[in-house]
Amino acid sequence: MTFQTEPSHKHGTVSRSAIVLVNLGTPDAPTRSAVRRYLKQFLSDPRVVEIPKAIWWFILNLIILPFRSGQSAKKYASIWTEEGSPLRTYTAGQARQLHAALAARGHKDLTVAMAMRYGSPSLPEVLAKLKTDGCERILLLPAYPQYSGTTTGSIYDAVFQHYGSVRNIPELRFVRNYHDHEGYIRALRQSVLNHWEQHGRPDKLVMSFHGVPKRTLMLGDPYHCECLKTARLLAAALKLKPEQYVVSFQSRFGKAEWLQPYTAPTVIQLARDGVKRIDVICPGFISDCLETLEEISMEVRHDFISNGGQDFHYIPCLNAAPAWIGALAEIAEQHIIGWPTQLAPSEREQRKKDAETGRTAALQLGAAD
Ligand SMILES: C=CC1=C(C)c2cc3[nH]c(cc4nc(cc5[nH]c(cc1n2)c(C)c5CCC(=O)O)C(CCC(=O)O)=C4C)c(C)c3C=C
Ligand SMILES: [Fe+2]
Ligand SMILES: [Fe+2]
Repeated sequence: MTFQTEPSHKHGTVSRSAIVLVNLGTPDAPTRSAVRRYLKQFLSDPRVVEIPKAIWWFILNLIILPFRSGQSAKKYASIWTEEGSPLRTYTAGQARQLHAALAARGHKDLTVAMAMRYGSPSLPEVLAKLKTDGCERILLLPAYPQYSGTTTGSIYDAVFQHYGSVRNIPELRFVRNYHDHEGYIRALRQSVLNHWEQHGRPDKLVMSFHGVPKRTLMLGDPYHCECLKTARLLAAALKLKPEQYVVSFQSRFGKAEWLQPYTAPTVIQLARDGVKRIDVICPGFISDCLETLEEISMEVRHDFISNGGQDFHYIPCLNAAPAWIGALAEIAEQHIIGWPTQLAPSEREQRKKDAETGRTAALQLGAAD
């Protein structure tokens, strides 16, 4: 094992603190080849698919990738915008707004970047850039309110792997979850109430979370439990009676049993039972993406209406909602306690000189400071 040679230390260099908002990732384009590249990296992660490596290699390369890449590319094409993938656009916006919100709270010299676990900008490239910019304290903030080994755990893996060859490792902190954070629940409540103020109330609110294999729950993954707690807290904040809402799990992949009840059959049953209007919210996603804009707002909407439902409303993710950006800032602030986030005037002067002489490049990734 060899460890990288560090750049020579410059006395008087100002050390910085940084936050990295990390989301799942998304293809670079809605094309078969870009989707294939993305799916290959994503689905080769042993945290995501827990099947013995050799067996999975054959299934993935000979069955899944050849068939799914084209199908998924069509779905991505249906939600793609001029700026690109909604997931990446919303995550970049959140990083910029988080930076501004923290600056307004007095953390004027904090770097905020975004990174993707799969695809770009990749975690290793973002972490390497932060080193170049003199960041000696880094908070990793996953875009997942509920912890799962398949998502949050995998971000931890990628971070540990990156620093496995680094000699001078920065101070690292991780946000593990915020499924029951007051600010997150408050932002969800606000988003639902705003929708209801404009469009009236539904007969039933469906809270749909991304699923995981049921086996992971049996093996001790806390994700299911954290989803149910989020749902319970949101229902309480909205003063909903048990018969006014239902919790379900979407995006099942493969033949194995996943967390139940599944969203599509639940919605179909509601329509067949005579429920006229449902509103669907996806509290586990903080930004709209393929799973919400296509699977819920197109496919599940079609399932409900074609089975006798009359009115289907999709309540968008928190995205750039001011209450959510405020909550994100609160969550971040609670984890950077004790870190210097505001430079002394002399240090700021030094940094300005460094930038002028090109010694430290301005951060280009996701959000600049
Ligand atoms: C194969 C197993 C999968 C597990 C386990 C899984 C867990 C999981 N995923 C998210 C969040 C997102 N997933 C997204 C897309 C997506 N997910 C899977 C598979 C698993 N996810 C696939 C194959 C895909 C790609 C699309 C497709 O081909 O169907 C996305 C959207 C990405 C985007 O580009 O918009 C998100 C977000 C969570 C939170 C989670 C476990 C808790
Ligand atoms: Fe997924
Ligand atoms: Fe899906």
